[in-house]
Amino acid sequence: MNDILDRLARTLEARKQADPQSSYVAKLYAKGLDAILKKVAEEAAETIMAAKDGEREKIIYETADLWFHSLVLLAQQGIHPNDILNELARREGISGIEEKASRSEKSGKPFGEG
Ligand SMILES: N=c1c2ncn([C@@H]3O[C@H](COP(=O)(O)OP(=O)(O)OP(=O)(O)O)[C@@H](O)[C@H]3O)c2ncn1[C@@H]1O[C@H](COP(=O)(O)O)[C@@H](O)[C@H]1O
Repeated sequence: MNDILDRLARTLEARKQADPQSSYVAKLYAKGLDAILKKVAEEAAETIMAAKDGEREKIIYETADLWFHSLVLLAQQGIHPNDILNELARREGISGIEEKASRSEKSGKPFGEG
């Protein structure tokens, strides 16, 4: 599973030197950050619509588009997918409810009280 993410990350890195005429990814890089962000937002919306429709195959297809464009964003920002996997691994076993409670405890403290 990590192999495909790693191979794709290498391809996305290599596309930084590619010709936008022959590479979709190079074309996105050339258009810049806003164009990449627009694709991420579009694919997120399409994933939401697929889920609302309850169409399994469409959810898989649109989520693949969303993950792909998110990976392009990460590559453009110099972030490897392993950085995200490491963050997920760090969170493993920490309940979201616990984590949120500890966050609001921290932010609820007046300045200077740590
Ligand atoms: N996984 C993907 C991948 N998933 C989706 N897409 C492209 O992402 C685009 C999705 O956009 P839409 O569905 O919105 O279709 P569209 O209307 O044509 O898009 P726009 O022109 O509006 O942006 C399509 O052009 C898809 O072909 C991808 N393009 C490339 N990859 C991977 O990236 C590698 C490098 O690609 P190139 O840079 O093109 O060689 C490929 O070998 C693949 O491994």
